[in-house]
Amino acid sequence: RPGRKQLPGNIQVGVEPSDFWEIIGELGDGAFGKVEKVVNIQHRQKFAASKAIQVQDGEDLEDFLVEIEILLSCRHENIVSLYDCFFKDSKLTMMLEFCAGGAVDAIMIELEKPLTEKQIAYIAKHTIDALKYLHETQNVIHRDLKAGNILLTLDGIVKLADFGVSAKLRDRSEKRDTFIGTPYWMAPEVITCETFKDQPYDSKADIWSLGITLIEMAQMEPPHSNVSAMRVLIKVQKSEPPTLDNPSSWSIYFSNFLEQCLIKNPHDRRTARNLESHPFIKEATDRKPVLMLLAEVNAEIKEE
Ligand SMILES: COc1ccc(Nc2ncnc(-c3cccnc3Nc3cc(NC(=O)c4cccc(C(F)(F)F)c4)ccc3C)n2)cc1
Repeated sequence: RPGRKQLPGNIQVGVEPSDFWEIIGELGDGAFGKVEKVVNIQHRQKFAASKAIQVQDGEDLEDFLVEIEILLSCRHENIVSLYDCFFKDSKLTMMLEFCAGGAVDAIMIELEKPLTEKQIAYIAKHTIDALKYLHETQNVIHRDLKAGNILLTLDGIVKLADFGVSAKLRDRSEKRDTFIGTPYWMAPEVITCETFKDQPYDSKADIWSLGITLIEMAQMEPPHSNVSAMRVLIKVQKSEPPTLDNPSSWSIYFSNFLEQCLIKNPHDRRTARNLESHPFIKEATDRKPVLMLLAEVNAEIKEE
């Protein structure tokens, strides 16, 4: 077939995943299809999250190859890593490192409370590291940053993921015009149709979503969550940048950091590299607050 994409070398074609990985549970059955928890048969302390996709025809494969290319090229402590990839009987299976703490939004739902400022600052610091790496070395825009795409390992390591698979390589401009991402976290320029064409948005869109994600971790919901998804597109456009509901409950550093992320004009908005020297981030080195959070949520799960 013309332009038939060559599979990346790391995909094991014609190999049966169950020869190497054993299913030990289910992680989710949502938009992304079925995802299972698997253990490596040779190394039984190695766990993975396994996503199998039935590939109908060529172009679907093409889309999934973008995800595989991004994951295979990313080598960073704060980005989920791809262990294995199989393609057999037109089924594509991806084995991703398993992050036992789960996603940050699920943790807040489980504990029925938002995160503390120290927990938010620590997660922000490592998310910025991941974004800087994606933007500067991988030329990738995440485009769907939110607490639901930030995972934690049991030893409190932050892992950036993308369950909606909206992350795209920056120079795939023909792809960029597709309307994607979750509206509540979407940067104003991404929503504005007029700039959509002539000034396609760039990695600054992730910085806006980072600001929205920090508010989400502080208040359990992103701003405008009481408004329907369609109406929020207009609301984000028309409104002043969002702020914390009760600024007096938080430090000036936190509010100021949010102001730097939530600047409506992307050209005036900071970059990930620029933000990592902000005092709110620089001082967030302590992993203990997040280890406490994981202990709380594990205690909760044991109780059930
Ligand atoms: C319900 O409780 C839990 C507890 C633990 C976990 N842990 C966990 N750990 C690792 N992955 C997952 C996961 C859950 C549901 C769906 N997919 C998951 N991981 C996954 C992610 C991906 N892709 C990405 O994360 C991805 C895709 C494109 C770009 C990027 C990024 F830009 F971040 F590099 C990341 C591919 C395949 C899989 C199986 N879940 C999940 C739910």
